[in-house]
Amino acid sequence: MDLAEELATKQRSISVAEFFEKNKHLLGFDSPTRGIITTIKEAVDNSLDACEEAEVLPDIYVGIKRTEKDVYRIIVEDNGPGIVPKQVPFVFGKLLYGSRFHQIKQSRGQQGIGISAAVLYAQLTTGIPATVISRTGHTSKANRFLIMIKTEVNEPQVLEQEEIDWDRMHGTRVEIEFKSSLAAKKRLLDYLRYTAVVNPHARIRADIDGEKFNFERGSDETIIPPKAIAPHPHGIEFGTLKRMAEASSLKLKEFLIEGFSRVGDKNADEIIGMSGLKPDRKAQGLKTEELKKLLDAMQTVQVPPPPASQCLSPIGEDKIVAGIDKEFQLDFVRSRTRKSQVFSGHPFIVEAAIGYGGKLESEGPAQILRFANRVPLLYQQGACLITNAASQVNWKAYNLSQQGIPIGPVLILVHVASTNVPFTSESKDAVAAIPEIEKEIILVLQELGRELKNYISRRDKNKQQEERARAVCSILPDIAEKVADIVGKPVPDTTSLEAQIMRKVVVKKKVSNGKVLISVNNYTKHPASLTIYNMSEDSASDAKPKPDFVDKIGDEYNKLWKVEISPESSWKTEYSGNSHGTVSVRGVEEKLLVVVDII
Ligand SMILES: Nc1ncnc2c1ncn2[C@@H]1O[C@H](COP(=O)(O)OP(=O)(O)OP(=O)(O)O)[C@@H](O)[C@H]1O
Repeated sequence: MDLAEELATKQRSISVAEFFEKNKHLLGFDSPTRGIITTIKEAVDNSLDACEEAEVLPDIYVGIKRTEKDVYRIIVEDNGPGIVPKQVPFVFGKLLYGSRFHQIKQSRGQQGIGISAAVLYAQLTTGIPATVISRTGHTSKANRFLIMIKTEVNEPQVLEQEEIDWDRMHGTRVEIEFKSSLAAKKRLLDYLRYTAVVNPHARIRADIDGEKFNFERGSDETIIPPKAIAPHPHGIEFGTLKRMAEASSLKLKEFLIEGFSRVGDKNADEIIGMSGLKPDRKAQGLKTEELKKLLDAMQTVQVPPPPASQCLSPIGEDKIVAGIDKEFQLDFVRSRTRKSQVFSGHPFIVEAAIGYGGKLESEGPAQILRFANRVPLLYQQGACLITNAASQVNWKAYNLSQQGIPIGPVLILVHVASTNVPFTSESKDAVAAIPEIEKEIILVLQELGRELKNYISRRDKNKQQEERARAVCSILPDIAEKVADIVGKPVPDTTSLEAQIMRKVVVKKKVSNGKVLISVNNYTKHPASLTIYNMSEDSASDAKPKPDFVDKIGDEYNKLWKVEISPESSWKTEYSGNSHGTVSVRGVEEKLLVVVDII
């Protein structure tokens, strides 16, 4: 037989499920250990996306249970809007089925592969179907499904479906069982922790083979869900334009205005004029050559950038700082959200934070936290644009040593938010090298680097001053004693002088002529807040200042005064009674508590 004919007998189409069954590494299932993280990541991403769309504060449960020697059951449950029963088999049992692929807006999920790939991986390694429970909030019961994927045709197979009672009013629970190990537990915890940092509105509880972890909310504000926008004329490609034109019944001008973002009356006329096409032509039926001319004109005519504020949802400077403060306790944190920019017609925003000190390792390389559309990126750090851009910054200019990335107790967080995050592969591990994004990352890190430099030099200066002051103070009492001896006078009290040198606040209480005199000297460079409490209602043992004490008694009844004392100034008062009338001076003196805070 002729070879071509022989080959022809073997040629057949491959279903996408078969393809990914063989190429599971492309979807982040390259090893059993990684499989567990990928599955949780995909399911949690879906939960967060769904809650965001429904504008509810996410309450997510993640469970991992070992069921056999090397088999683990992974459970992810959310309080999102749920999935209508008709759709459940497709969401979990068909690859490339999802709601986000055709929408131009920031979302964690894009391709409609994520969770079905996990179902595929489970049936490949254990043959166990996925269990899905979902309730939409309109129904009194939830639906429970057992689902598998018919790989040869990439279609769902429902093994069981029943109505059940479920204590969640709405939401989705998925259980997937596959061969794995908990070798990557640390990375998994990192994933959950970093997810909590950039989603401070989410509450995540986890039970990892019996060990419980809680990531509480840092904010009770729901995120305003990003809205989908039409494609931008500068970001459109020939194939998409052709498909859109063929599906349209509009005339060219309306087609441009309605089909694309930021195209108005004026620039639609300009595009049509430049393309040389007649304005009364319909979009449908344009020939290939005509479409090419139209595309050229669309990409040449000036059109304002896409409306990023609608379709993107950056985390925001305050929330990033709050998220970092919640999960890492550092000495310094600053964050910046840049203005939106565009690459190939896709809007994007870069935001970043820099943290310093605290419990960060002081010797090793900086810790880099990479995020894309609020999802932590855990693998392929070296191949990611974020790492690369961070290495291009001249950190030495900000007093940090560097080997590519900075060395020392530094934390760098970078978040890229876009309607189309350019990942290097379907497993969404690393951001691809797009010059426009690279430039924004470098700029934001330089800006934060300058702030860190200011902080470090201020801190070093303060430390130096303090050391000098301490040295002077240590010899002051000796000098006072010697001078007193020489001039034959009593040894003076040097405490005020020491306080002045050490830049402290000095409070003095004195009883004289039936009155309590309180004087305060603020030698610091910051305002000091002084609160005086009347302790006469409390027992004597309670009247000792303890760290938690001030809050406990800080009601209006006990509070006598609160004053602010400006930097490097003093304040005096005298006191002779309380709100009940006159009390014995000695008694009052013992029961006046003076608390000073440097603001
Ligand atoms: N927990 C959930 N609650 C509500 N809808 C969900 C949930 N999980 C998945 N979905 C729906 O199922 C679709 C498919 O999910 P899937 O994880 O396969 O892909 P995706 O998240 O859209 O994209 P990607 O492949 O990039 O992760 C989603 O687009 C969403 O509409």
